[in-house]
Amino acid sequence: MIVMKHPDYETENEWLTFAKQYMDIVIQASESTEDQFRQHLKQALDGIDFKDSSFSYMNMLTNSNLLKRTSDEVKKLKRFRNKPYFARIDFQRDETGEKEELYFGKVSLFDKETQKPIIVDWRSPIANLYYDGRLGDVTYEAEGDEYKGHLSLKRQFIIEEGKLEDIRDVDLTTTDELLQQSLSGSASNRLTDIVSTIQEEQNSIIRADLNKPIIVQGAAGSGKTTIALHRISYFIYTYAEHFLPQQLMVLAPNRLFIDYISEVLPELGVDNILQTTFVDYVKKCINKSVKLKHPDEKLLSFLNKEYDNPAHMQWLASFKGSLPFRDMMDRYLADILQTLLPKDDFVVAKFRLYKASKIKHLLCEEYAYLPYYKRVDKVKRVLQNYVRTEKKEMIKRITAFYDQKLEKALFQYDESPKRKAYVSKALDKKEEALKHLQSDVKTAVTTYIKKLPHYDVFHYYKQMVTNETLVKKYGDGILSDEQVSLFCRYQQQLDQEGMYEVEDLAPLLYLQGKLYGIKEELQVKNVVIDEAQDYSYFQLCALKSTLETDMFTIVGDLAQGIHSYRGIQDWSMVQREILPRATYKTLQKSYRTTVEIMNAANGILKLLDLALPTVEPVVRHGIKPTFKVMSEEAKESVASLEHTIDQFVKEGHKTIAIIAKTNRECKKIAQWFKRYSSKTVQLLRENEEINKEAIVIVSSHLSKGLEFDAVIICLVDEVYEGNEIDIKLLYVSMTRPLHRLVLYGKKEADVLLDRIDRALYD
Ligand SMILES: Nc1ncnc2c1ncn2[C@@H]1O[C@H](COP(=O)(O)OP(=O)(O)OP(=O)(O)O)[C@@H](O)[C@H]1O
Repeated sequence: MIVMKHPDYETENEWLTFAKQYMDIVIQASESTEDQFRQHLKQALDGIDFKDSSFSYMNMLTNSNLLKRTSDEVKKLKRFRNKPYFARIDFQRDETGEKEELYFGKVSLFDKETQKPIIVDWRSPIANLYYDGRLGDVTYEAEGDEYKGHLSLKRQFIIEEGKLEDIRDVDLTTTDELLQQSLSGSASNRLTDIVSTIQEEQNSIIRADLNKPIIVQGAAGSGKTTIALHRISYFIYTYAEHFLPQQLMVLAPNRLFIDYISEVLPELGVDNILQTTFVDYVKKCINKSVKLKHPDEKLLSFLNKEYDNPAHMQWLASFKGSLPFRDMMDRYLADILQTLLPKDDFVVAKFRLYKASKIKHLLCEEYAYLPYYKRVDKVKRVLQNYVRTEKKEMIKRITAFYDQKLEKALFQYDESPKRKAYVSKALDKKEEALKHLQSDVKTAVTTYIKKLPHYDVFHYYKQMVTNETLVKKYGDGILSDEQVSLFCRYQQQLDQEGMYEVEDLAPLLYLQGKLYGIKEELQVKNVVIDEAQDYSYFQLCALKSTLETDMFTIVGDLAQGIHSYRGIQDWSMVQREILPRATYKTLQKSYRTTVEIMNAANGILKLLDLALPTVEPVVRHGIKPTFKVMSEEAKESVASLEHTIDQFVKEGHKTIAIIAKTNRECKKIAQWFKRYSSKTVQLLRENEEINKEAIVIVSSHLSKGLEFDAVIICLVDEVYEGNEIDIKLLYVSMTRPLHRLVLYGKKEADVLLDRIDRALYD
């Protein structure tokens, strides 16, 4: 093996053995009783000795901490036992002059006796030296202090199945070979972690100020999804003592995507994080079933030209996602609050216990930090407590009143039947009043609160959006008369169908948050949003308002904004209007695709006049994208596609996808394969897992976020036109492959190749 030729092979191999054995001992210790542990330890220690290590039997025995590892830590040690670390640096601190050899991995491990690190976690502050530091004089920061020193070695390891397979020293001249090797590999059907090859620009995002929101505009394949997940891992590590993973949520575009990223977080030592979609999250918050049109229905209807008046549809979608619509909701909410203010004083058995004006003060001022109906609950509790404490006093006062009357009667009347009758009547009245008080005490609060209106979120939403008078009132200065009428007619139509669309979810969530609040377990404190370019301003705003936090990690690519009719056009607006504390960062390098594929994709993207920088591919060359003519005959087409696929397989590519423009064409291609081919294909739907063995057939909008070794963009009857959505969908499809791209159409113009430099494809 070539690795053995490395001058430090022996030492490195010994260190690896030592680290693995130390891990074994710690694992064993945690799993056994103390007695078993002593015995196992004796056996395990026979023959282990590293660099005259102070790893002595007695010391190990006395170190009871070893027995107290938490099960989570042990799980991690087991998981990474065969790949304990991936890099080493040699660092001499200016402060002490001491030279430290530090090994970085996904767990941390300390020599219990000397307290020296055996493995340092990649998320620790000093690991910055590995990711950012050049050889020579360097500094790093930890807990606000700066440490200086000299970095004399940066070394990468490839360790497979516990064996040292390669050692690479990174010096000033060599490029990052490990990165090159990792990029030239094959795409699995799941996203993987990249801890050993995180690049400087990516590291700066992972470790950017954790107390501030962050917005990342990153090119296709620049590692946005990957980086967002690594940032979560870094966050959990840094705030382990103050923050539970359950307080963090990842919002992904669909369930297919959640499945695609599912392995990264556990691999990065993070479990128990809520991973969901915006739609599912809002449904949980509202806690009632919502009949929702498919979130992609509008996009597909635009694509299929199903709308009589697409401009109207576009306006409706963008308006419903806009901040002016949020402003209308705010005006409406102010009026709803007025309806919740009681008109009458709170009275129990004729005792006026609380003035209406005082209750109004509670609802509008004192509890203003709470959702409306939580304020009402609070008032209810205040009144109940008040009634309880005032009950004795009220009894006292009623009793005193009647006793006084009785006393008077005793003096006023002599012992006549008249007096008897009067006394008996007064006694009855007293009893009645006390009875009445007892029953009133029980029901007064509920009766009083019940007089306030109590509707669910759907009622409130519908009440406004389907009523022209109200829309006109709240939309004053925002909407023209024509827009009011268009909007109301549209919402009335939806109401008649008993349906909502995805654009309704932001206002519904907003109302839910303002009116009722959400369950505690859904009240996460930190949110990571992937593919955020497809969100609307109102969606982000509703999340922020309902969760009462601005701690968002937002990653997206405006060039892939296929839902831009409702989505974000501009990150600066998000920063200005929604997340003013946010750090803004960009990622321009693409790590996924070859230079040749990226150049062609860039050519397509240039057709749109977006104010985005051109994507720079990390230098990795491959075959140029190729155009092939699609036959008129289904059988012939399948034969040609099969031929291309066979070629891909011959070249060593494992994951292959056919990306069609729409679901309709996907179905058609899948049927063709069923009829004319023996190859296994999978028509990928949103809720399915990707079958590794099959050729995946997926529509362009669903392919967003995914990646494959080789991709065939295939048009049967459809074409990509020069409009914004089509260009973006084609761009998304073209940026999915790692190594190979072939485009099929009746003619080059069908895939817009006639509009780019001829030298960019074959
Ligand atoms: N530093 C790195 N080292 C190795 N691989 C990397 C690195 N950065 C990114 N990659 C790889 O590049 C590919 C693209 O990453 P990812 O899917 O996170 O990008 P993205 O920006 O979310 O892409 P898109 O917007 O196109 O969905 C993945 O295979 C990822 O593993």
